Amino acid sequence: MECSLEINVVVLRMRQNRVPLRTSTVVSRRAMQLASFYLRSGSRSSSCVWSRSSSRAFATMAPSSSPVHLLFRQLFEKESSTYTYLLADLAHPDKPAVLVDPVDQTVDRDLNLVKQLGLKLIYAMNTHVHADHITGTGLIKKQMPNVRSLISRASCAKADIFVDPGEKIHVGNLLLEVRPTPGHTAGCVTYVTGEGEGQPYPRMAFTGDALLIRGCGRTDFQGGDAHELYKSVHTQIFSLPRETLLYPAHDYKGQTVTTVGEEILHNPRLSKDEESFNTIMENLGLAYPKMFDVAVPANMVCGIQDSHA
Ligand SMILES: N[C@@H](CCC(=O)N[C@@H](CSS)C(=O)NCC(=O)O)C(=O)O
Repeated sequence: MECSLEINVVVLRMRQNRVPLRTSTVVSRRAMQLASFYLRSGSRSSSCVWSRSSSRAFATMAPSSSPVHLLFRQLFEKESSTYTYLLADLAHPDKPAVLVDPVDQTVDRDLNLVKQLGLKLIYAMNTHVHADHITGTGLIKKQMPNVRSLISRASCAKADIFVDPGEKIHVGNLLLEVRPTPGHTAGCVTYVTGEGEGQPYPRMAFTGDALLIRGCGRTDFQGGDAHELYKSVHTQIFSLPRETLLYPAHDYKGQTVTTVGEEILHNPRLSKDEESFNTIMENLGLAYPKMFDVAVPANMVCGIQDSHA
């Protein structure tokens, strides 16, 4: 049985920066965990209702303090060589899930998977306004009206939820931190899984087109800026632990994943100094994406050009 008095004592001692004396029993370790959770989460966690006097509080705290049981799928759309990512927390009773960078062509496949796995899709989210394909967000919302679209405020696109740098998106107990990574487009963000106890290890970063495996997003349209991209990747992505897994929105060579450590050493563009990087970016000579004129206006309204974005 968990003892609320003991947890309160531990909270108090932690607040005073004093390590609890008794940590040898199971009850005490649990008290330590719950106390740490309480102190970490403060009043920000909507699913945590802390009551000092009632042991019922533990029933409401338990789901929030349990470690994430991550379900992760990397899904591919071959016309635009786009990766869509499905993430869910299976430890949470609702099995909440998100799709990152869904593509209109593969919405049926992705939603079937969500249904088969018994997940509750809560967000259809984008790393940026894509220029080479139409996002699946609008179609997903048509089929599942409770799903909410999410994109960065800086993208200036339409969506239900706008996120800002430093915000944390909660998917059950899985956290996705929003890191600003402009440069490919002005509103690009990278979503990074949470740090520390209960969160997946190694951390995972969904880099959109800011960082591609041994490459990076082009910087010649949509507010693109090579100086900014260099700064974004170096400060927001290369500053993550070296073992962090990096998952881009595209790959054109059949690669699936990389790490911060690998890219710092081997990225042929971003491992160079900034001046060399700018020269490389000015001379990429890439053709405009075939879908550009259709995709950008559609994606500014999250994939459907009406009021249901
Ligand atoms: N050929 C494709 C577009 C290829 C392309 O331009 N990819 C973009 C990301 S999608 S806007 C990019 O940044 N590429 C960087 C690179 O080095 O390849 C099409 O016509 O759709």
